[in-house]
Amino acid sequence: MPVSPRVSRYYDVRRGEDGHRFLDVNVTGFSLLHIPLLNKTTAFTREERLALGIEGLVPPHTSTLEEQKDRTYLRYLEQTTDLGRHEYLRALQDRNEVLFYAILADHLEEMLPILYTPTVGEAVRVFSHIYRYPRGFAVSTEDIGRVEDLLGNVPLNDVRMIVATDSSAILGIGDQGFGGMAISIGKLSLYTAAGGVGPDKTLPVELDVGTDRQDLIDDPLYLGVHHKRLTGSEYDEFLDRFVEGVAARYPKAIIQWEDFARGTAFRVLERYRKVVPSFNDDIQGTGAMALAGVISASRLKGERLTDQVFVVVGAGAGGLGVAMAIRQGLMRAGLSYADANARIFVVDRHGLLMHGQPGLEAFQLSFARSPQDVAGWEVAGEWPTLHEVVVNARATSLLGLTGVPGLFRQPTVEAMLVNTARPIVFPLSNPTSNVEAQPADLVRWTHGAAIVASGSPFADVEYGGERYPVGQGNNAFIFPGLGFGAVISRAREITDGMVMEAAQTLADETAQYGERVYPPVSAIREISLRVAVRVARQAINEGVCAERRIRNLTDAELEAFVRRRQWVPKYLPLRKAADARD
Ligand SMILES: NC(=O)c1ccc[n+]([C@@H]2O[C@H](COP(=O)([O-])OP(=O)(O)OC[C@H]3O[C@@H](n4cnc5c(N)ncnc54)[C@H](O)[C@@H]3O)[C@@H](O)[C@H]2O)c1
Ligand SMILES: O=C(O)C[C@H](O)C(=O)O
Ligand SMILES: [Mn+2]
Repeated sequence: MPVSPRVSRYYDVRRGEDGHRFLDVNVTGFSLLHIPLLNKTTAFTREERLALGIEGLVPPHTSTLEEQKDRTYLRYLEQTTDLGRHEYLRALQDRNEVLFYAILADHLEEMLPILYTPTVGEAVRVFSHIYRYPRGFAVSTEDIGRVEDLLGNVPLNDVRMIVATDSSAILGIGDQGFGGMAISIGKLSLYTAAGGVGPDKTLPVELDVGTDRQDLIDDPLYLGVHHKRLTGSEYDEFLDRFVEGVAARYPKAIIQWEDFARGTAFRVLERYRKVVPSFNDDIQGTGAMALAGVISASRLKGERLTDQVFVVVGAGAGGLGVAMAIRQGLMRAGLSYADANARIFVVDRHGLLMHGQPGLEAFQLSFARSPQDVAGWEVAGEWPTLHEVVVNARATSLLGLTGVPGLFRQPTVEAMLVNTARPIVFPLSNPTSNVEAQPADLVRWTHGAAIVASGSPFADVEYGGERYPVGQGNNAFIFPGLGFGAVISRAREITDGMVMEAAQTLADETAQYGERVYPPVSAIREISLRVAVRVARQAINEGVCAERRIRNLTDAELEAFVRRRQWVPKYLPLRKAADARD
């Protein structure tokens, strides 16, 4: 008799005669206890223990999920460092995924900075030294030729969401070699906790093309391949093989490209975005997040988006993603391409991006200025500096995506007060140590006038007896909903329209939070749901929705459909499958 295709090599989800779901498992005994998606540790019922051959292997008392959460959270609180807390939670995730996500749901605001930015940056750095459990998929230069065989070893059969990095520009901390796997894992934890994608539908990927960090190559404990990065056509071929392999094994999967250096980020995005549904989080997720923030900030100022003049610092993946999204946002608000462009000034390490500048890249060209654009500016050197741009362009909005700590200086921020009563200042670089300015300084320098958001979490600022909110401007408000909406609609492509809709949704949802430019992190699951619903609707409207069941739904029906598909951390009964091997 043919065996049903399992969602995992080890189990399938089925409905019983009573209509309730259960997991039909074909692995029993000690092995079962080592599969985090199946392991309930102390919560197996007596019937499960007997049927699955684990009596005597687990303690006598059957705990409830509530008891397990209490026990585990108390131990969590005893950890003394953020990295220790990160390791503790990750170990839990690798032991019992339902319990991990149940605790995370209860303490989302507290644990996000531990599992995700900023602590994930530390975990990336020391990844080879804290490695424990084989989570995710790693393919290297040694085995890319057999990527399809290797993907065949992944025990999941229905992966829908992949986060893949080549680790060339992790957050603002640069090339991290194999350690970047921790970012893929962290982002996908958010896909489940915030977006609602089932953990068995997610696959973190490390594309190990080597590293240019000699200290890593020289470290005998380093777990990646010990050679320099692939470049040029060899690099492209590596990625081609990977994308082909994914398309063959997981034809319904969406790929999120993460933390690719600016030299490859744009190329990889464009090369594959019409081949497999895919997007670049640092370019598009960040762009949508920043656009939402400046829309909200303009609203708080009682002005329009089109009233602002933007200076974006850092012309890499994040910075240009932000500049492009703001340009699209201005055009949606009625400006022509030329008028939108004229309101956006992009500054990189040489100063204002200008034609003829050394190292100007193709993807930066549309933002480069000509000498006549800056005629009449008071400039000391060859290229206008950040300070000179802010003054001469009369900037009202300053966004940092450089990874350079302390880049926004007091005189420059103060100069914005000449241009506007309420400067918008977003130092968006991560992790915390790489932020372009301390939010407290921005509030102080502007006597409370600045509207501030940072990429990493900062406490609200107390100043002159008042409390000033600091938004967390992180693409975490976009990607879980954007990806989930694409999964739900089985989008054939992630269009610019879908990304813009994600931005508009975040801006619309933020309006309920008064003086805030981003919602509180505690609202991230609700926000992601709204983003997913509107992204799915946009996919339908643009004709890229392959999921027939949602094409004719009303808005309310679509929302209910998405809600029903959100994975929630609770134990399902395990039953031994008819074809299980003892
Ligand atoms: N908040 C968010 O959601 C978010 C999203 C994406 C990226 N980021 C942050 O943005 C930063 C950059 O990331 P990326 O992926 O764009 O990296 P990237 O390497 O692609 O780009 C960084 C750019 O900054 C420029 N730069 C360096 N020093 C500079 C200086 N002194 N003045 C002006 N420009 C300078 C570089 O030349 C480069 O073009 C990182 O810290 C990252 O964490 C934040
Ligand atoms: O990872 C984050 O916190 C956001 C962003 O993708 C980044 O690279 O900084
Ligand atoms: Mn990133």
